[in-house]
Amino acid sequence: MNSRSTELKLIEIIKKEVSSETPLTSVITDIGDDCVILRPTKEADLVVTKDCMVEGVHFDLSYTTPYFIGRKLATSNLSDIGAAGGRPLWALLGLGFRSDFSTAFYQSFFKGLLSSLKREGVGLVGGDTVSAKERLFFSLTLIGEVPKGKFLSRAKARPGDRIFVSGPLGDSQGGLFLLQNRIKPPIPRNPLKYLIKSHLDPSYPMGLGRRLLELDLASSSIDVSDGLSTDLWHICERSKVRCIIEESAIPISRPLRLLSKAAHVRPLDFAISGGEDFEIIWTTPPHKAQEVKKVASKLLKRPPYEIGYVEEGKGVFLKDSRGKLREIGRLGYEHR
Ligand SMILES: Nc1ncnc2c1ncn2[C@@H]1O[C@H](COP(=O)(O)OP(=O)(O)OP(=O)(O)O)[C@@H](O)[C@H]1O
Ligand SMILES: Cc1ncc(C[n+]2csc(CCOP(=O)(O)O)c2C)c(N)n1
Ligand SMILES: [Mg+2]
Repeated sequence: MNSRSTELKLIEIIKKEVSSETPLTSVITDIGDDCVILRPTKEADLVVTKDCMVEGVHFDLSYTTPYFIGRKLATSNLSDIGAAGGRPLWALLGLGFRSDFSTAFYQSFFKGLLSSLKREGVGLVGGDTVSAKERLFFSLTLIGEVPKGKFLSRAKARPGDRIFVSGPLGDSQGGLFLLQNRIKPPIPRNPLKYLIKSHLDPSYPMGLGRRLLELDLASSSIDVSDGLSTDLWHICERSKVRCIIEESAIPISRPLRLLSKAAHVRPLDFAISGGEDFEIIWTTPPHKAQEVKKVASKLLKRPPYEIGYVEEGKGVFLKDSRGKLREIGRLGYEHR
């Protein structure tokens, strides 16, 4: 199995892996034709997203594995569908492979990808496989459904709404900091492992966006892929509002606090500008705030964090303990 990779060898692997993993509901043809025929349900709209991952930009093979790359590719897409309130159904993979890597490498990638897709009942129904020469390139398209005429958008936050986030922020960036700087700060093993896992194999609040949509509890939502400041900025721009975040309410995990202290980096910097947390940020009208806390707590098995509120105006602002406002702008990740 340790041979160089070619298109046909990889497609054979895909067919084999997929036939053992893919649930075939509403898939009329299987892998092997020019196209796949899919049958959406009648009372639904389709919700579609795509995320790419490039070697050296989204991952570095000196510290991650093909299995985790596959899982994270699925997670970043499942997180987008979740933030829209969708139920994911089908995936299409664009695979730009390196032929100098063995077929075992790709086998492991598919195991990872399919393990995450399977958890949500998503079938890998097609794609395209090409040589990418020097750098691996992956592109996953995910298709799902939302109830007809309903979805969670970035554009409907209103003044007065409360802002919530589903989990702690900055852990992924903390893990990346450890991996890239190859440092072993004097903090216990478990917090270190937690931060590294948050980067290599992040979790996401599965089913939360869908629940908020079904119960009509969110006015807007977005997943945290670029970092709190940039992702909230998207809500502000599209909703034409401003967001005020209480600095002390931003959730920061204990492992991240330990790392921040040891590495002399402010934890807030990781949380505001670090990305790839895959938590959901959402807004809820004030009269539904109690209910949304109850519903989210039940689903997440811990309470969500209320971090601020929406006002008329423009921009993202941090409010310190004395009530002073500071505009933070887009400090998150931007490809350049
Ligand atoms: N190459 C492209 N062609 C067409 N539309 C694009 C392209 N790149 C981005 N878009 C669209 O621009 C919008 C913003 O994209 P963005 O990548 O910020 O969203 P996202 O998928 O949530 O981000 P992330 O990649 O961080 O998860 C989306 O509607 C997306 O579909
Ligand atoms: C080697 C390496 N360097 C930097 C990063 C950090 N990083 C890359 S893309 C991104 C934002 C989301 O991307 P996108 O908008 O493409 O979904 C972040 C925070 C990483 N993961 N690996
Ligand atoms: Mg997104």
